[in-house]
Amino acid sequence: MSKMNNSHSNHKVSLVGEVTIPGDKSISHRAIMFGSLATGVTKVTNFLLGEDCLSTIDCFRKLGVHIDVQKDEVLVYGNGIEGLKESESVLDVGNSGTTARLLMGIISGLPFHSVIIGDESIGKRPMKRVTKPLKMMGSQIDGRDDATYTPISIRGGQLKGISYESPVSSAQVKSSILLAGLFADGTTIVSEPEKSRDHTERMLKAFGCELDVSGNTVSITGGQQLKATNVTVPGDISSAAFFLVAGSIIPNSEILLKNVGVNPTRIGILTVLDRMGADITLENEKVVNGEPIADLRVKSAKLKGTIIGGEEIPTCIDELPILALAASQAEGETIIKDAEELRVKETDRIQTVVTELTKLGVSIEATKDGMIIQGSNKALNGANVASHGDHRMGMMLSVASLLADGETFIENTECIAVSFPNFKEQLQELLK
Ligand SMILES: O=C(O)C1=C[C@@H](OP(=O)(O)O)[C@@H](O)[C@H](O)C1
Ligand SMILES: C=C(OP(=O)(O)O)C(=O)O
Repeated sequence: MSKMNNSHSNHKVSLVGEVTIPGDKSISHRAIMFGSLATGVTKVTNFLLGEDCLSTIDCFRKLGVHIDVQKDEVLVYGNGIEGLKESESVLDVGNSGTTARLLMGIISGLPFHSVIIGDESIGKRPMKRVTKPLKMMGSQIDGRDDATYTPISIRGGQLKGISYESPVSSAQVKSSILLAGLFADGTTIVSEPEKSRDHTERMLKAFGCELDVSGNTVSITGGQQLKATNVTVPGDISSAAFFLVAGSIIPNSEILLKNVGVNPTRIGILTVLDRMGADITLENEKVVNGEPIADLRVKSAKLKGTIIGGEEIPTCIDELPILALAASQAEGETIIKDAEELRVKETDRIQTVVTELTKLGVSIEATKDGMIIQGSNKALNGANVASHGDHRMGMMLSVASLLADGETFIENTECIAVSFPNFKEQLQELLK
């Protein structure tokens, strides 16, 4: 039980200071994966030393790649695709859906047998969204419920390119198929209903690959070699989101977030908060390794409700839990729709967000594909709440506890280490 004890009975806390946001989880995963496929030494700076990305390192070490984790950088000694060898043990992705799905694409192209397992949460998350197209390409895959759930076994080998229309807007699905396409004969084309994050497309180009991107469709031709490069990982905007919302809804606050990635496919949190009336400014904008970066300055502001849906959803899919908290403090109603993907994240985030915010006194109801939140200026009431082992729930509830009268106890905040190991310390340091 982790105690975020808000002893200020009328919660007169404010948040003031500067936060160093840890490296982007999506980009950190890809730097290890692509460096493992490349020829030469890839140097990764500002790598996210969170549990999910450490799972990726562990899996590729088991596949024979030498990876050296130093204090300020990670070195990946790639020997090209031929450098990957059959693992003597199962590949454990821990809590990481990104590791699981992108790894399946890569090992589908490798001429040996692999078994992928994960934690209890991963064991409930749908993998058929990648195993189905990968089998269409020629990968021999089996697993629970017809390769829907882990443990999943894959014997990779001769793949042929396919043209695939994904039924979901998912960068994990898109990336898995494109990565298998690297090994396939011919060209592989992937399209999706709405554009999802494009870190794979950007980074494969940085590793010397050619891709064709046209709207929501990406194509790649097999047989290309990756060349090692240096990757500087920007701060993770999905982690910054907790401070963007906290700085907006907690009175008399001002927080500066340094070197945060502001990739256009990831900035839904900024466009939504701006629409709600937040006071957020971008400073020192630049582009590093093909990824836009900026300092973000957030100040307290009175928010108003909004509607979040359609093509905006993939650009803020991981930020919807903390946006639900923001909505609880806004004036008027907020509707989140077209977000059924929330039901297959680390938890069913529609159910867990509604359950836990209701305990804190928020007027919120679940819908099939989202939620409806009635904003209020009434303080939240302290309660015993739970993260359900979901890192983004743990961080959202930690911010919520600062707004609640009385004490709030959060069951299991250890899971926050999946993406933001020093989150609690960073939040506590801002408390004034
Ligand atoms: O590609 C990635 O790195 C990710 C994509 C998203 O999942 P989907 O693309 O499956 O929605 C996101 O939820 C996840 O945190 C990371
Ligand atoms: C869903 C997430 O990650 P993953 O799918 O990699 O587990 C997340 O970080 O919120």
